[in-house]
Amino acid sequence: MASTTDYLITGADVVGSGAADILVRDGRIAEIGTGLDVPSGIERVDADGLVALPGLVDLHTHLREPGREDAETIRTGSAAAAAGGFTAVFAMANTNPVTDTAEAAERIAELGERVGLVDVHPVGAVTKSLAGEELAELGLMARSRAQVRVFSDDGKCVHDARLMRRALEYVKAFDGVVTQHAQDPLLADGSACCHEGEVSGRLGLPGWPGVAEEVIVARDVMLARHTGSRVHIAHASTAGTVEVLRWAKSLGIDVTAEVTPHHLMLETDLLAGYDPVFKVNPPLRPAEDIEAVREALADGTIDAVATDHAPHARHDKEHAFADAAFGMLGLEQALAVLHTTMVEPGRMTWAQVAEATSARPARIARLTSQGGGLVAGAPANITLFDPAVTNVVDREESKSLSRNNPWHGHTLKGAVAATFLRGRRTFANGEVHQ
Ligand SMILES: NC(=O)N[C@@H](CC(=O)O)C(=O)O
Ligand SMILES: [Zn+2]
Ligand SMILES: [Zn+2]
Repeated sequence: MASTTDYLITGADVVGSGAADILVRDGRIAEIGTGLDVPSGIERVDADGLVALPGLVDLHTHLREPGREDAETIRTGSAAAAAGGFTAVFAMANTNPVTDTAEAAERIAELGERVGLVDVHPVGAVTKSLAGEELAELGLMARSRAQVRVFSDDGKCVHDARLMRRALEYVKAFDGVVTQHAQDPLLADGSACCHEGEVSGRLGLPGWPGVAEEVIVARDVMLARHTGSRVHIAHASTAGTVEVLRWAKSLGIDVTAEVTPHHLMLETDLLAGYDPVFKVNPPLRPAEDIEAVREALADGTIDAVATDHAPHARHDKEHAFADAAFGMLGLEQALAVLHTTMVEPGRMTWAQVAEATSARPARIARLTSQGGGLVAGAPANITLFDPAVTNVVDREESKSLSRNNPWHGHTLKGAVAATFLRGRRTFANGEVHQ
């Protein structure tokens, strides 16, 4: 365990107040202001030129434990999260065994607690074994010590409309939310691996049309309206999805959505070299879609940024493109990507970034322990970001066990300088502090 030192963080641009200093005592923000005194016995953290954000909350992380500890463990995934400025992550249910029981959910929460680098909240499966046939123990998971509120078959779409309707009805009882991996399995089957369009034709890769996502989003917002329940759209990736979300929200339908760092920045064209690192579900999209999701994030139509951090072992990724596993890393570069694509070009303020990465994801998950922002009295979950450095990403520097990092060799502006979880410094100077 890291020590419970008290800190005075000085000279930062503190999101929300614009003030300079944050006094951290006993795990809480004791005071925010300018020119605060350094009480004795307190470590001073010089944050001159850094931005102070509330700890990031990731609604969509794959930690792979149990079952694929060769790709990631709760420990290594938590380390990558801390290095990325996260203080809470939601661990997707597509592990082996699947998180579809109260015991499985409690076990993940416990392992996360034991590591202690980030709060690990299990996502519960919607259907048993993600098989799409019968509902999992949603109520038992909700009432368990893990207090599951987010349910998803992510990796698979809940394709049966009747099951989706029942899941939405069920989670209403405890104010839960169903996160949908929107992929109509007939319009985009398991072999579909490249955005359907000019590039898929040229490369001879099976196409994954945007409409396979959009029809499910359209259906599910109608089911949310019908049931009066909450649906959340995972990894929204197309302009058509944005149109549906905008329309549904204008009607007051309780729908929220997330976008990944990769769908904010990386284009379909990257597939031209057939490098499987760029193989992901949903696929990388063309420039028009990227522009649409950027605009939607900036105007709040897309509520949150979520990483869909999806580590894969080399022997699952290093295949011909068509045979490689879907998914890419995301935790460690998420904030730098947001800075590069949205903040630097003047499309989002840091306050908006804090909404999209902390306050809104916490609200969507009904997480009350985080997401409250940087205010006196709140738990000291703080991320310090240095916007001035320019980084060429090196996948070998990752805290993740896996190396399927799509940003490898890319130049990103800015880097996480330090992360504090309830006043404990979990990451600083490139090192994770257990
Ligand atoms: N995104 C991916 O391409 N893969 C994810 C599953 C998912 O998020 O759909 C994985 O578990 O590897
Ligand atoms: Zn998914
Ligand atoms: Zn996922």
